Amino acid sequence: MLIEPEAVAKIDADCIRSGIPGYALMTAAGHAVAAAALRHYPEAERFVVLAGPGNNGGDGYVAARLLAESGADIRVFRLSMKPPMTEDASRAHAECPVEGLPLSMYCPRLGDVVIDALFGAGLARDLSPEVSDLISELERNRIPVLSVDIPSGICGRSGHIRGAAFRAERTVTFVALKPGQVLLPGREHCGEVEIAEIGVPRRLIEQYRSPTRINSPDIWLDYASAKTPSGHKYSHGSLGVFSGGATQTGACRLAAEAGLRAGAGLVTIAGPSEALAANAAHLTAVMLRQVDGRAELDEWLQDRRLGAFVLGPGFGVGEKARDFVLALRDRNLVLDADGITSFRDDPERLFEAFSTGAPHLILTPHDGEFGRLFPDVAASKEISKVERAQAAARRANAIIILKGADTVIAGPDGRCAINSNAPPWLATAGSGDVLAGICGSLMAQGFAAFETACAAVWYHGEAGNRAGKGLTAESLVSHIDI
Ligand SMILES: NC(=O)C1=CN([C@@H]2O[C@H](COP(=O)(O)OP(=O)(O)OC[C@H]3O[C@@H](n4cnc5c(N)ncnc54)[C@H](OP(=O)(O)O)[C@@H]3O)[C@@H](O)[C@H]2O)[C@@H](O)CC1
Ligand SMILES: Nc1ncnc2c1ncn2[C@@H]1O[C@H](COP(=O)(O)OP(=O)(O)O)[C@@H](O)[C@H]1O
Ligand SMILES: [K+]
Repeated sequence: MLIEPEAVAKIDADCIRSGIPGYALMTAAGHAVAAAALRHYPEAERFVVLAGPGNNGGDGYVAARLLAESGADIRVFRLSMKPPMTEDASRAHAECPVEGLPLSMYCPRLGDVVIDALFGAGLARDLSPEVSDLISELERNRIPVLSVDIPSGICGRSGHIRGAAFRAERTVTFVALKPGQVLLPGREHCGEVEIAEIGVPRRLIEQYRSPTRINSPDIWLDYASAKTPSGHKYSHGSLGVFSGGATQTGACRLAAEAGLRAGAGLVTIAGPSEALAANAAHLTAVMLRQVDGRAELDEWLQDRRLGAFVLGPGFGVGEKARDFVLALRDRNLVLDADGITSFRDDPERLFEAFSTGAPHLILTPHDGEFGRLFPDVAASKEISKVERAQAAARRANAIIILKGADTVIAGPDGRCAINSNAPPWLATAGSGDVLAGICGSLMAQGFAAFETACAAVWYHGEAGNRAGKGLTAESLVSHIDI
């Protein structure tokens, strides 16, 4: 579960209304930080708390007090020597027996462990040059950092860096993860994340859960047992994959093999006559059909058992792609690669074609392809990857799989999931074709479009993990297990 940074203050206010004082939460937060510091850094020569002006600093003062009471060598450096900005942080400061010195007086030395309590997830503007310089110095000296709630400098909503950001070895966060801890680059700055229970009632957390979720199987739970023992190959879904010309057939085969492996009962590659020989030489279970132009396509589409189509991998960019896509407007379609690029000059034509009915188009762009269909959304630097995918999904009435190391899946109804199980070695030629094939397969098996996209991205990541380092797109296919 995720919560948005704005929800934190609301949760605090609701806690106070139900008789749980804010200072009790702060004390529990400080306890969790001090305990993590002692548990993970028994070799620390001194702990150095960097305290900011708000409640994040307040947590830092509580942790400093507890570490002092445990006998550790502890220093406190303050961003501002003015009184803290909140009542709870003022109290934590007053109860801290360690005198706080100005941040400018801190000279990092070997053996230090820094506790970063400067800012929380709601950071609203860039860090000052003083803090940026200190971050660089800590990195130069390889001083380990334990961040309180989130590494200061990371925006909890977007995961963007505000000027500079601490690179923590560990982060102790409270209540639940924030999107900026799962999205990049925020995720990489958090290090190991521990979620500390600080006494906020579960019902309150549920009430403020974000519509954005971490991608996981509970999203497609209802579809988990789609196959019945009495089913036959057609009831297990029939998928159509379009092939490009004679010299570009590999990509469609990767998608088709992945579709079969992901459970479709039958998969057919439809391609031009010039590509039949190349495809036939490499296929066994996947079937082949000649589809040169629109007339043959229309004839093939008479087969209503074809539950979904994949168009794009190796297809070629141009009018033929646009024409085929428009012919598929009332069918379940995964549009990838060249299929997406074909609409770069007139994306509205695509959106218009799929504008009615339940979403049945899945678009699988990487950042470059995304910019071709949604140039204005891509150019908007302030909004998060989640917000970019959501805006695109609404405009296209499609499910957007915005790919990358932190793939985001969004639907036109605002539902959204951030994927986090993909290993870096998934970034290899043809891996996207495999993902498109899994998507098509699940849609053909009857999954709804949003659930299809979430499941496909997750199973793709799992296959990548099973295949291990050295994976190729072919070995990835053989590790799909749904
Ligand atoms: N339920 C929970 O999860 C609990 C959470 N808790 C803790 O509370 C933390 C959130 O506390 P918070 O809201 O006070 O935010 P925090 O970042 O400490 O201070 C923000 C203030 O700093 C200022 N400021 C902002 N940006 C700035 C900049 N670049 N440079 C300079 N100043 C800047 C800005 O003031 P401004 O100057 O804009 O008026 C703003 O008012 C959370 O991270 C967690 O640790 C626990 O205590 C218990 C329960
Ligand atoms: N650093 C990374 N870590 C994990 N997964 C990644 C990373 N970079 C890319 N991916 C994933 O690898 C796949 C690459 O797809 P794509 O960009 O279409 O490549 P191709 O066209 O070569 O198949 C996508 O599923 C993407 O999410
Ligand atoms: K922090």
